[in-house]
Amino acid sequence: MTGLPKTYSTELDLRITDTSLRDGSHHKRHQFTADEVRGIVTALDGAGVPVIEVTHGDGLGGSSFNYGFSRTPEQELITLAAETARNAKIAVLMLPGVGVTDDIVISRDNGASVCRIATHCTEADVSVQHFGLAREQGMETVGFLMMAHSQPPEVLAKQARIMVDAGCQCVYVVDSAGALVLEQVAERVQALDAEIGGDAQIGFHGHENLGVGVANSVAAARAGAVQIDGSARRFGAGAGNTPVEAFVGVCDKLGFTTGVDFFAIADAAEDVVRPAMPEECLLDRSALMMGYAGVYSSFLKHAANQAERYGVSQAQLLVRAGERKLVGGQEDQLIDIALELQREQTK
Ligand SMILES: CC[C@H](O)CC(=O)C(=O)O
Ligand SMILES: [Mn+2]
Repeated sequence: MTGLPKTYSTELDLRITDTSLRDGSHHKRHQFTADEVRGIVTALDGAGVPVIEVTHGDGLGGSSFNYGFSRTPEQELITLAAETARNAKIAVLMLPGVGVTDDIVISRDNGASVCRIATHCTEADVSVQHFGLAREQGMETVGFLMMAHSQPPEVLAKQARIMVDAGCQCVYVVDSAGALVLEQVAERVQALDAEIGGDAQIGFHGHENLGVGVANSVAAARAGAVQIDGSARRFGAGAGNTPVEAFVGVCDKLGFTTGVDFFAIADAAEDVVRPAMPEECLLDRSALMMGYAGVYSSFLKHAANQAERYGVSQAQLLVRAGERKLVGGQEDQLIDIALELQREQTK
């Protein structure tokens, strides 16, 4: 730790999961190399990050025409990450239907010990067999309720209960669109706490599309979340994730213990993670539209492709995706919207 004075004291200890090597895969269009993964895992692990997620951006099995092919097979990267990390656990993410149950077993065999199962936040029932299997395999389990802005706290709480009853040990409020703001995060975490607290932990995964990832993560922690995601240098979909190095600095000042060294994570973000990024994750007009209209952050690059292909505005395309309330898996509807915008332009 840094020895910096703590201005606020709390009982809470937070466990940080760095998602650069999974959520960042969207921004990198899934082109990670083995050397990049080795370097990033070494740096994050050396800084004391306790959990590092490594998977295709769309989860196990995501490498496809639909989502984009990985440059390096994800199981090679998972194996390499597990061999490289001295202390950190390696986590994998899977979306039932994108990946299959065998992918969980293979990941475990390759050294992953945390299995994170993600569903749209009204569809937790599709994760039941996956939690059961992951627990049978001796893995720690985490559930992701994605697009959590789109449902009220009580709906999320019921969905969290389904995951916990299936064997999930920590349910995350996942702000996939970066659309939640402060109290909206706290209300959701509190609702989960009322439903599953005592049986499971609660986590928060933020995106920076409205620039409040760190503040939202603090709100989540204050409301009772004990697992928090972030990505070094914000390396993630949309405007990126909660910047883990800034969050660690804020935690030091607020007195939340994370076990991550602020100076080492600042160096890792700047010297190791940034060089692996194609460009900074920008809080630009398109990212803002995603946060404002509530669009899945991983749609950003797909929207960029379709906007370019059909000569329409990426920002408008994203706003309409929000109006249609698209969920993950409906990326092809971006083509439909692009054609709609094109027709309107030529009238
Ligand atoms: C495609 C999976 C998605 O990126 C998971 C996630 O990180 C989120 O919903 O924010
Ligand atoms: Mn995300």
